[in-house]
Amino acid sequence: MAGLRVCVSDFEEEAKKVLPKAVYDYYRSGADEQNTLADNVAAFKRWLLVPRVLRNVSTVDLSVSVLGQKLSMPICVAATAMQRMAHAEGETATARACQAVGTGMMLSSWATSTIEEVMSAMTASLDGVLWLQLYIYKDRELTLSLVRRAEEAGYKAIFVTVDTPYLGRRWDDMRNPTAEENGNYGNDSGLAVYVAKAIDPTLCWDDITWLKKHTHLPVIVKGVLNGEDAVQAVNYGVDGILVSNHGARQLDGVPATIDVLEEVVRAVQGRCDVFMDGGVRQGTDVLKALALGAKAVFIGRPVLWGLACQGEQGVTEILELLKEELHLAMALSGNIHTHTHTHTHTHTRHLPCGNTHLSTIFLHSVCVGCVVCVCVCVCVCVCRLSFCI
Ligand SMILES: Cc1cc2nc3c(=O)[nH]c(=O)nc-3n(C[C@H](O)[C@H](O)[C@H](O)COP(=O)(O)O)c2cc1C
Ligand SMILES: CCCCCCC(=O)C(=O)O
Repeated sequence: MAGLRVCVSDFEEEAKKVLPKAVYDYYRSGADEQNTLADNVAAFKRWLLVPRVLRNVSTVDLSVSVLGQKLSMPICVAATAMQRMAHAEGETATARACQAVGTGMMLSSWATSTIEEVMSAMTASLDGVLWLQLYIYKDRELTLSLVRRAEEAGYKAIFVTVDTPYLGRRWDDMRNPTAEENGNYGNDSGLAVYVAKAIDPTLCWDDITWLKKHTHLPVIVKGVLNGEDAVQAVNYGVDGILVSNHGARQLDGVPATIDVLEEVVRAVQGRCDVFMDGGVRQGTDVLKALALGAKAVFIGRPVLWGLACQGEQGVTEILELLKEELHLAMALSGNIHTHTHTHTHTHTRHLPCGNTHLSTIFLHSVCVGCVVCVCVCVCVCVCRLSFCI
């Protein structure tokens, strides 16, 4: 029987029990030693919220406009491959949950439901926002056929993934039995071989121009981690940047996404919207990302845990949970609009323990240096004391 689910990790615990081990491992794991996987979550905890008070927070408006679409909150669903391994209804259940909550879903190029199926799973009379995540294949006609199908089906944007010229090494997946042996789910070695065969590793900035030439939809680059690439992206005319390390599944040892968000926002100087994903597990994480200049965040694994627990209802619960947490975090920090935290606000980062003034929110960046400094000071004092005595 399902236990009480009050936070994202409760869903993960339950999902772990119901999913076949190889599927859970595939969803959960990161690349190599998984240092970045842990840091994506841990890094949020190094940023502290310093609330403002007496600001009449009786009404909090979480709505936001993302790529021209009004959403009920700045929390959207990131592309995750093969959702039918989590639940029989897979991506169609996720799409319905997003529609129910009023947010947008990015469909993976490697979904287990078709572009058209996912669109028609949603209630026609209600607004629903779908975006297509695109891998650029060696076969450019195949790539463009996906774009055309997305346009025809009514998708609203293309998120082109730029961090996967090859698949990262995910040790758990490599150790687990292959799909061929088990018959019903993917294996990373198999997947890595497929990616090496199918995805175009020659991809470069000119391909962004090529893609933009072939679609009227907004193009967002998914997988930027520094200011230089962000400026390149703007120069190549993208409509948005998704700061992402692919859920730490590609190159281990890269920074946590929340730690590079501010650099990207500063480099972009308001010329396009900046989004982030990676490690978002609580409403306070979302608030921190907004305060650092993200227009909205995307979540990957939490959706898979919701889906595994209870299909559409489980995903709805995950989205509602994060929404409720964000609502409370906004009120408790003295904020009533998400759109007051725009990247156009000037902000500075004071290290090691200064305030970062972002719109109406203050953030403290806690650096490991502080802890070390305090320890050293205490040790020095104690030593001096004992010498004096
Ligand atoms: C199981 C799984 C499958 C994924 N599949 C894709 C994919 O098909 N395309 C893509 O661009 N990103 C993919 N991603 C990365 C996500 O879009 C997103 O960047 C990441 O999951 C965000 O981090 P989080 O899981 O910590 O929220 C996948 C991530 C996971 C965990
Ligand atoms: C062309 C197939 C790529 C599937 C990779 C799925 C993915 O991105 C992942 O992180 O796993």
